[in-house]
Amino acid sequence: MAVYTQLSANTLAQLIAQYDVGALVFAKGIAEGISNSNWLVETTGRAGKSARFILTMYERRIALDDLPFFLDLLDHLAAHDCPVPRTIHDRDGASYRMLDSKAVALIEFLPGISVDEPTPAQARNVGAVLARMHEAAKGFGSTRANDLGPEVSARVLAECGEAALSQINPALPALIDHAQRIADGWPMGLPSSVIHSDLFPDNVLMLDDEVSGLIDFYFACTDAMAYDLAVTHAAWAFSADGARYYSDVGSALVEGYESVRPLTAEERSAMPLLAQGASMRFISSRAFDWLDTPADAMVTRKDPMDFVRRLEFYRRQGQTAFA
Ligand SMILES: Nc1ncnc2c1ncn2[C@@H]1O[C@H](COP(=O)(O)OP(=O)(O)O)[C@@H](O)[C@H]1O
Ligand SMILES: N[C@@H](CCOP(=O)(O)O)C(=O)O
Repeated sequence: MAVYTQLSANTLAQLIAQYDVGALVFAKGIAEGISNSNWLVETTGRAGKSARFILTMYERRIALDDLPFFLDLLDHLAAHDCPVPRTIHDRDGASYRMLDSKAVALIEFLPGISVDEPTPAQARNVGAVLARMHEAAKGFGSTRANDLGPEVSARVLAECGEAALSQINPALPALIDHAQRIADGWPMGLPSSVIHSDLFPDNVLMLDDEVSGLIDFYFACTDAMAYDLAVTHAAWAFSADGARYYSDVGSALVEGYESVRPLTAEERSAMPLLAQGASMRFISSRAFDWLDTPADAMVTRKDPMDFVRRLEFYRRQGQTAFA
């Protein structure tokens, strides 16, 4: 579920009235998502034609200071022909507003659905759009440090502690040292831009094989572009539990990326380690969330072992995973 806050019809209507988008027709809570409350909003629109939007209330995890970075990034990328939703600014020009003590933003609604089992054709297009996004983001004026880099993964796992990790799965404590080794060998100085860093299939909207929207930029940061490709590879080219690698999907993703932005030799040789770091990033956040979420909570906990299997795959396969 992902509507943590109930808003009355009156409150919603008053909020929508702060934007030049017509009057509220309906607002429906969206079940998908974990971090924020989201509503699909329909209004009477401006030229007698109804219009749809996503209203997001930022509930947790997102620092208010980071919101201008995320919301301005959407506008920058949309203005550079990337399929991302624009931020709707209110009548005073603000990209977000405060409702009680929480920030809310109105975002353009994009059509499309998220695929559960991506095909190679879909992966190729996602790769190409990711590379276009990286190129377009080079001109974005702001930067944001990656606060979930390899050192942080290692620290988060260490802070979870061996005893707690072994309660999730006995294989996890051994990863504390492995995470630190990845961090120690992390390649520095790779070409960077603003990256999405969480481009899972549920953050991509598709119409048939075409990408109609990249959404959920709330982990976006300035970091190595090849790392973003590694995250996307780990997210797209495996069965959900990480037990099966789909080489046709993985190859198509990288081919699509390189059709727009070829990797440098240095980036290519770094891919196996970047993919291990990407796997570790989701192992550590999932392990932390697992221990932080009561077993009877309404949010479904994500299993860190899904990414332990990916990590083992990348360690075993090395460069051949990206051949
Ligand atoms: N701009 C958009 N256009 C269409 N649907 C969207 C848009 N933004 C979000 N959604 C829908 O809302 C759901 C949750 O959004 P998301 O940003 O992923 O939430 P969370 O950050 O809580 O994970 C998505 O799975 C998608 O169905
Ligand atoms: N993609 C991450 C979870 C991030 O949550 P999101 O709902 O904000 O996309 C994972 O699979 O662990």
